Amino acid sequence: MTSNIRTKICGITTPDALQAAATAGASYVGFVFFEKSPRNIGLSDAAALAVEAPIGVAKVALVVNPTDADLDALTATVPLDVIQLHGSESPERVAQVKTRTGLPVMKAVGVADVTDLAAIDIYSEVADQLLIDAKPPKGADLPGGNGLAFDWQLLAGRKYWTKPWMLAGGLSPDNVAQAVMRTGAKQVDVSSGVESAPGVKDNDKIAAFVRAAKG
Ligand SMILES: O=C(O)c1ccccc1NCC(=O)[C@H](O)[C@H](O)COP(=O)(O)O
Repeated sequence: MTSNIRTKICGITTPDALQAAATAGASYVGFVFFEKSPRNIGLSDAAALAVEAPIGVAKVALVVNPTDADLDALTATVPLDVIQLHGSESPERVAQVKTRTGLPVMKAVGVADVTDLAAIDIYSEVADQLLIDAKPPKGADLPGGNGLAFDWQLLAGRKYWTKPWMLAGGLSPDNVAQAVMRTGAKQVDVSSGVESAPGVKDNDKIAAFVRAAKG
């Protein structure tokens, strides 16, 4: 029997990986718009992929501290379902992005220790969803997608969530079932854990991840 855990495969750059994610049963696919990322994708390539995504697979645009002009270009070009903010956007900026794009916003909250958990309550007031991810190491090039996990015990005792949330950070086919059990997550996100090299998605790992998350 499978559970209804929803999965997001982030950093999709090819039709092949998009197909693999959809066939495996992923609920979301993520496109990364961040130049330094090995998963960066241009607007027109993302638009071409997004129109191929089956109904029922939500298309998420991951952006980092976007300007209004960035958002306007993005939403004018790519058919999207969700904006994921993965930078240092303030709660006020999250609200502005929602209004400007007319799309639901998922705000990433980086967690390294207990002091980071206060941000969950703050962003729950304005975001439609939260992505609880590992905080990047100091000086890292990427604010996410680093294959690092945080201490899941930090979430284990949390009973009340006022918004839907997704667990991310260092997940893989080997540890996702354990992560779901320990945190109670109903949604999980992965990027480097389903790659054969930075930015190169592996179809077998995508299938194994979705299977393990639901299993
Ligand atoms: O994945 C990237 O390259 C990236 C670049 C800039 C900001 C965020 C990025 N990824 C964020 C994600 O949504 C990842 O899926 C999440 O951080 C988990 O990544 P991983 O630990 O590699 O599974």
